[in-house]
Amino acid sequence: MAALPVKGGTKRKAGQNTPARPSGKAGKSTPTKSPGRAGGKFTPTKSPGKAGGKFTPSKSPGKAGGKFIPTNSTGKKAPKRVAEPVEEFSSEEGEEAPIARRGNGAGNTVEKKQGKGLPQATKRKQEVSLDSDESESDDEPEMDDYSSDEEEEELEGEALNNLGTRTLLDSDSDEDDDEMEMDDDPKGLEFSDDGSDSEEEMDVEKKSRKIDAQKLLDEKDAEAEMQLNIQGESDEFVLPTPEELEDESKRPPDLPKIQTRIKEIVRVLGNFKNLRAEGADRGDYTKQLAADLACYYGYNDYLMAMFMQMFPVAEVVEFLEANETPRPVCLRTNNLKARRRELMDVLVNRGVNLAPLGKWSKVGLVVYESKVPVGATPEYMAGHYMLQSASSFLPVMALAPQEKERVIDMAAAPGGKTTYIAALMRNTGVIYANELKESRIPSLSANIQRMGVTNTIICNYDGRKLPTVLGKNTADRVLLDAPCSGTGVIGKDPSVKVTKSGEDIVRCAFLQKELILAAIDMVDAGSKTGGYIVYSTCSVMVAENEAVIDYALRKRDVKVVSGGLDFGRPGYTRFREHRFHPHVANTRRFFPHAHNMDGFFVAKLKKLSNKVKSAPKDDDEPEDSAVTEEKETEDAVPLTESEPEANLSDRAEEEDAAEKKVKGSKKKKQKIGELQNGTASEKKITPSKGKKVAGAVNGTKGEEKSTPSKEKTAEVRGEIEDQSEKESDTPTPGKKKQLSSKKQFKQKTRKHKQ
Ligand SMILES: C[S@@+](CC[C@H](N)C(=O)[O-])C[C@H]1O[C@@H](n2cnc3c(N)ncnc32)[C@H](O)[C@@H]1O
Repeated sequence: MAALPVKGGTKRKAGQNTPARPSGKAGKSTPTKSPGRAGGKFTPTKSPGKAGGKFTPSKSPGKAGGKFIPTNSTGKKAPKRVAEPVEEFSSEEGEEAPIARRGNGAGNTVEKKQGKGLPQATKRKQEVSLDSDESESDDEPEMDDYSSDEEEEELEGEALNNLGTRTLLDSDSDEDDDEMEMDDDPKGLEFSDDGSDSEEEMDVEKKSRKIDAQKLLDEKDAEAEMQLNIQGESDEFVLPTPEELEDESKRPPDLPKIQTRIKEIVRVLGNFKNLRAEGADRGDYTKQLAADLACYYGYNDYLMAMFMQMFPVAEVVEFLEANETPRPVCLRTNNLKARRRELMDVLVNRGVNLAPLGKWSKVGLVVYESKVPVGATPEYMAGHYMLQSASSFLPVMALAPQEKERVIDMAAAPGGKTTYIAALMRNTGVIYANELKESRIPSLSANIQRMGVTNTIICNYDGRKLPTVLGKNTADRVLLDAPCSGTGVIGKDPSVKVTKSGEDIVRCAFLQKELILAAIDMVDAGSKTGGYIVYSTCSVMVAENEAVIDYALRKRDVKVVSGGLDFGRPGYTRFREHRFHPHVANTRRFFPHAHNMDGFFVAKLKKLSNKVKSAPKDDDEPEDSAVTEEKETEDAVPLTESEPEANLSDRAEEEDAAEKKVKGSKKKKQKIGELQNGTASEKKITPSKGKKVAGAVNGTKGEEKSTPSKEKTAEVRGEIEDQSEKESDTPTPGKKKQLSSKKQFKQKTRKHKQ
């Protein structure tokens, strides 16, 4: 990249700006630590050119016209010992990010720093001063003490830096203030003993002069600041030359310098017409910005490039900043065993500082701090609540399962959503909670038991195969909380920043496309109460979300309907070269920086008919097993059919498990349909006998609802047995198919990479 010529004005070299808030480690490189944290977090505070000392990286679309609700919805003071809700959501699109409010000194289960991003931090600071007047009572929790000392210091440091040249003026005016105070002394205004009028007049005149002087100072002060701003706006930032970059690359990253450059580039891009250097194009700046952000926050180049394409530049910084902290700890009241109000009281008495999650949930609670581990209270053990991130509520709310329905949770472990579904169904009907990984079954089973769920059957299958196990067109609703790249939960698992490659995303998407077709195939379009599929991921990647839904729309007779979630952003209908079906806009996206919850995607589909569409297949799309099945045979598609080469985060293990399953098919046969919860013992069903279990399932469904699915379930039972036999008896054709399929996939991946 060529050095950019200077267009008049002061030449300021990259990195020469004083960082708005120099970190304690300024100048020191700490390449081993996550750069996002080393050298102080990046709070893109005051750009030298911005008035008021605040850095407002440009208006993010998500915030336009939104409202900021800093405290609880009623605007009232929170009840004693209970902090105010962490967030409120506006039903408007593009609302202002709700600000998390924390209790003081979070306990071990409660995150300490959330929403460190500048806008939040700044607003929190404002809240502190407002709230501190309110919370006077000693035994009330200090709800406003949500900034750690370090944060407070940082903010103060920031404020000091922002004052810049004003400091001198301020010190003058401070003195003046002192004098004024003396003058303001009421005693000074009292009549003196001699009570002369002229003295009194002099006093008034003196006071008036002081006021004038103060006014003058204020004006000067404002003028100076304005000049500073004008100068800042016209200052030209110069991108580093290739030589400078080369030089930089030989040394450990200079984080304060990179931080400054990020701010500068964001500033230039925010006012490109006026601030661009002559001859420089947007691409030069964005390229440097991507490199700097990747270095500063510690991401691989692929992810950073994706994020840069998803958000406007200023918003990328907000998103990355939000990823630096985990979201608030939340819990869901288990209405099968407890009521929220009572649970709150009990937990408050145990020293848990918590509050209702928001108007949108009747069962959620957010924990600010706790003196006890919230995952080990007697109430937790007794199944009165589930520890669950706020975003995890959403897919189940969208699914809206009804009593007595037949529901399938295709990827269920550890059961957060299964147990919520069961609660909404009041333990009626039947839920099939499926999980591929055998190692995750115990946690699923334990949660189901702890929560008192008695309508659930645990299965251990590859979800892609479930239609052949549970039957096609037999379920009222299916939840597919798909395995994904986890790019929405970087705050929880920062390793994602470097471990997820483009190839991983392609693999995830490939599997997700197979799974969603299986999910749709299991739903009965003719269901009287349902006919819905909910697809969700904790990924923010378009390839794993909108592209999967678009694929489903092309392959099956479904439409995207509203999930009834009145917040969140609409899914992308255009992304890079992609143009998705307009209905994809009905899907919902949730972001850490915008909604203070994990990055999440939720789509609700309504199955219109049980038809399979014969849409052409794209290169990076899996074979439609239903089509293959129809063409080739009536039998189930082998497990490995069209399977992408294993290598998702968990894929190696999953495949091992799948292989073990094939080998140990006898053992597996026994396990099929095994009831691993209260239902088994209550109904006196021998858990190890697949037939009996399936019979019981059939009975459950049949008793409550007489639909064709009754017979289908019986067929399914047969399929369960047949299938397990097929797996063990005929491995060779499957293997052959697997090999050719793997080969195909490798070719596709290569092509995609190119
Ligand atoms: C996002 S997690 C599910 C979380 C769960 N729904 C909850 O709320 O607790 C995805 C799960 O899918 C499982 N999984 C991965 N591949 C699968 C497949 N092919 N079929 C079914 N489950 C699979 C993973 O082991 C993981 O437990």
